[in-house]
Amino acid sequence: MATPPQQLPPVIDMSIIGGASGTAEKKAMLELLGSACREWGLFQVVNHGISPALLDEVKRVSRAFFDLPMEEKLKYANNPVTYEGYGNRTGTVKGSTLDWNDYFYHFIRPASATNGQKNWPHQPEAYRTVISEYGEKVMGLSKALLSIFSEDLGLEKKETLLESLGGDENLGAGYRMNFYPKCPQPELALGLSPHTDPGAMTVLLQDQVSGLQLYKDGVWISVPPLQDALTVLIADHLEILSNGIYESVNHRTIVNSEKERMSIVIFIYPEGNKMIGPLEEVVKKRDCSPLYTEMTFNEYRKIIKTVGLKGKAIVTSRFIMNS
Ligand SMILES: O=C(O)CCC(=O)C(=O)O
Ligand SMILES: [Fe+2]
Repeated sequence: MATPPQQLPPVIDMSIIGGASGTAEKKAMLELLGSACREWGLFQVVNHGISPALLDEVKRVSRAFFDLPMEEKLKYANNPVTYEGYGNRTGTVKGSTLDWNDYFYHFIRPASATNGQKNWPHQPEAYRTVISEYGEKVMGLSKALLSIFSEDLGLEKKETLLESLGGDENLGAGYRMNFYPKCPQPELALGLSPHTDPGAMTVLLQDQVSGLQLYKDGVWISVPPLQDALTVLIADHLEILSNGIYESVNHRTIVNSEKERMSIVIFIYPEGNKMIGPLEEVVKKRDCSPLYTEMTFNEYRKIIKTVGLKGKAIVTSRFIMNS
């Protein structure tokens, strides 16, 4: 018996969503986006308004960092308190599987966290201008998505989600570039172990080598790289704010022996000290009880540190779920 073709996560065309209101085409696209958040926790976005030339530059300046000699890269060794800097998960022993991943992480927002971009790579020269410009564009896209999500969740004001995350001024963002070298025995390793992302959502730029997988209905499904598309992942704090109507996506990456792979990730975070829990409006409207405990994002990050990368373990843990 032939196996049925594997279903793929939805592709959202932002130019249709930004087009004339009231058209059947726009309505269908908004419905597809809502169902992507509920059923997949992940979708790809095309015609998002960020030029292919800028995406190429982002990949180029990010890749250039990993090509620096090791002694240069080690000058940026990861700070265990802020998590900023260059790090390496390759060889991190945790049970039987190794993570095969080099990364660089730094904040891009808010200004108070970036400290004048002190912890950003100094090379290549164009890094700061390119990543600042890209960061702003991704924030624009993310804010547009947050207002669409607010409407999809039936909230009265389309600003509600953004405000609940701390508002435009205080919304945070982290930039992570992942580099996965070729792996001689890929069956013994993963790029990144299964996990959900912290924050509201993640905007991911993949290169043309596949490796990202999401977990759905008991199977791992590959998210194919699409030229010039961005991949959006629903993260834990949208699951919490929506009281589980949206689900953060459990995902991992795999590696291969033929090609190295790179991905560029922007995590959209709530303001660190703001209490985040299920939105009262959602709970009331659906006449249900809040499923998640209220806590600040800073507290949440401490839990991540103790639990590590373990699928949906954090958002469904005794720390977070009301029982
Ligand atoms: O490399 C990828 O495609 C995903 C990376 C990821 O999940 C992460 O950095 O949190
Ligand atoms: Fe992730």
